[in-house]
Amino acid sequence: MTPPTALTIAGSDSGGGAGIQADLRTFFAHGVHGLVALTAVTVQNSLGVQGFTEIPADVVAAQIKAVASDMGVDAAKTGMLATAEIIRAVAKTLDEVGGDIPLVVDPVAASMTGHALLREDALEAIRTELFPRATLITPNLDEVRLLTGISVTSPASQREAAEALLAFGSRWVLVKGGHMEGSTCVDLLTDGDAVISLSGPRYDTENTHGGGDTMASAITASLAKGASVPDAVAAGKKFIERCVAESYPLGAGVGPVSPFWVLTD
Ligand SMILES: Nc1ncnc2c1ncn2[C@@H]1O[C@H](COP(=O)(O)OP(=O)(O)O)[C@@H](O)[C@H]1O
Ligand SMILES: Cc1ncc(COP(=O)(O)OP(=O)(O)O)c(N)n1
Repeated sequence: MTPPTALTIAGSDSGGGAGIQADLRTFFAHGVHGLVALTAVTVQNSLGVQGFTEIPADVVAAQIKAVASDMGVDAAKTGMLATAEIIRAVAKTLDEVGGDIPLVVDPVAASMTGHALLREDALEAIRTELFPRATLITPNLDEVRLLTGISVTSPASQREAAEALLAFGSRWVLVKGGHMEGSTCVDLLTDGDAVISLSGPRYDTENTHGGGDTMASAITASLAKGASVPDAVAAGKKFIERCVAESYPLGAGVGPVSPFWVLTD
């Protein structure tokens, strides 16, 4: 039987823990066929990002058109988009191939080691071109601060930030709380009416490379299978928790989260 399809529009991580590599292994773990529109080739390892080269915007658009016109896309996800030109091309092309495809926008601005993955003028393009088209946006706390100016330090400021982000036009917002203090990790999901707090244990590990990508692609995979946004996010939270719990050291720096548990579960 043909499985559902999910498209990742994102960069390549030579270390294999984040970017399209994380997305494809997460799609596989969910029984979803992964499609790719590559936006950039990064040079990175466990110690950080040494640089990147972006793919021409027309080639990014052509990849999306090629797979959408032939194979169909049940849900899509954006990760590293690198430049405002690529962001504009992605927004236009997604409109052309079907504006009703569920779209998860992970507004990746920098790696967890602090290296920029987005040219300077591009954050505004994500906000104006992609957020209004998004079913769900999934910023972490650094991205929340860049997008809204709000520093999230408490459940109240997490809620305030979620409301500020909703004003940019996405249907749902997930403010991830992995970088807050405390023994639990609390993510907040809202569409302005429902406000859903997703809480789970905080695992004691430094090896969380690719966590944001893995969570967003797990949500995208569930959307591709027809789940509602709250159900897809709840399932994504369970999935990423287990991936963090079973993360492993690799290289001298930060190791990746791991979806390998699905092979033996
Ligand atoms: N140490 C941890 N233990 C359990 N869950 C975590 C841990 N760190 C992050 N998470 C979860 O992983 C997901 C990604 O979160 P976060 O780290 O905030 O985003 P990003 O990886 O984009 O920086 C969220 O669901 C968060 O709650
Ligand atoms: C190609 C590429 N895309 C995204 C990232 C971000 O990954 P990471 O630094 O691990 O941050 P989160 O996945 O935790 O948001 C990357 N490094 N490379």
